[in-house]
This record gives sequence, C-alpha cells and structure tokens, in this order.
Amino acid sequence: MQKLVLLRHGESIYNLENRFTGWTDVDLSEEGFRQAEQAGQLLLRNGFTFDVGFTSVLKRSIKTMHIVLDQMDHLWIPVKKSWRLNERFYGALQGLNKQETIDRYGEEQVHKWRRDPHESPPPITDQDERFPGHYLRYDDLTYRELPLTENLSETMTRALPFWHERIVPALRSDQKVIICAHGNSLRALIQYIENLSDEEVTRLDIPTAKPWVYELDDRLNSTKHYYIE
Ligand SMILES: O=C(O)[C@H](O)COP(=O)(O)O
Repeated sequence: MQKLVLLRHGESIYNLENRFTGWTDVDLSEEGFRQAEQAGQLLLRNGFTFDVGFTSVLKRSIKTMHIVLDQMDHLWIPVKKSWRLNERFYGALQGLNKQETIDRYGEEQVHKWRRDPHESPPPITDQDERFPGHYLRYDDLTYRELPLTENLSETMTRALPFWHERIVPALRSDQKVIICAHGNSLRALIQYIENLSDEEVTRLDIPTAKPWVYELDDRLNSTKHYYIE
C-alpha cells in the first residue's frame, strides 16, 4: 500500500484580503507561515517520511513545501516544480476582492466562476500585465499554453500530463510523495484520482495547509482518504 499526501499552501496574503489570486505570486500571510509549520509538525508526529516532493512555480506553495520539509528535517529531498501544478488561472478576476465581485455580479455568477468546472471567468488579453507571457518563469510555455482564463476542467487538462509523466512514475517506483499545490489544482487532481462527477467536485473545498492522505493500491487506485488532524 502506497500513501500520497496532498497539501494546499498555507493562507496567502490574498486569501487574507479575500482577493482572487490565481497565478498572482503572492506570499504567505503570517498565519500561512504558522499553518505550514503546523502541517510539517503534524506529518512528523504521524510518522510520515517522503522521498520526493512536487509543487507549483508560485511562492505560496514553494514556501509551504519548504517549511513543511524543514519541520520534518527533510530539506534534502528533491522537489520538482511545475507550472502545471499552479492554481487555476483566474483571468480578469485576479486581484479583485471576492465580496466586491459578488456585489457587482451577484452571488450565483461568482459561485459559478469559483466552483462550476466548466465556467470560465472573464479572460484577460495578452496585453494585460497579468498575462503570464510577460514573466520569465513561463518562458518555456508555448503561446497556446499561456492562459487568458481557465475553468477547472482546463486546469485538469494541463495538470494531468505532469501527474502521468512525473508523479505516477515516482509512485510506481515506491517513492513516498508529497504534492504541495493550490485549492483548484488539487481539486482537479482529486476529481481525476477519485473519478468525481462535476456535481461532486463543485461541492469540494480544500482548506489551507491541512494534509490530505490517499492510500493507494498496487494499481494506484484510491482505497481510502482522510485528513490528518
Ligand atoms: O486563486 C484563489 O483565489 C484561491 O486560491 C482559490 O480561490 P477559490 O476558492 O475562489 O477558487
């Protein structure tokens, strides 16, 4: 039996300010740093060890991973970063306050943008300063891979190649894996791993810095999952 740990980053400054984040590279809040430390301690107390970590190219996840591994005296393990584990790209909503967006567009529309797997937020243009093509870290992406907006199903489509090409081989070679990512990139992975329906994933919310454990059988099917508290 294999265990796989999924972890959403600790609270970020935009989480604290109730703003849409997406690919905005905001830092952890003070509470976020504390939550990451607690997650590391929790994993340590529960006897977890890891051979490899996977995270996004956004600092809230990278730092959470680093703090967790530090707490576990595991800073030496390899950590592979990929844009494919980034948060869902929130388009023109990135940076806006969630409550002000509700006041403007209504609760129902904002809920759809946030949770409906096929609903895309309004797009930006490639002239917008939020366009990822302006940032060095996305130099390797083709123009088509650079998002202007994303719905959850598109997030899943760009995350899955990394799951199949990097994470699955690590699990198959019996490596103990931790993935530190984002609310929506993790929802996409969980929908895939558990084969959840669109209705089920619409109801799924991932709290910050709470380790979510999968027990997987030989074929990497999930036999059990739970949060460690
Ligand atoms: O990108 C964001 O704003 C958050 O990380 C996740 O936001 P959500 O809960 O609105 O999807």
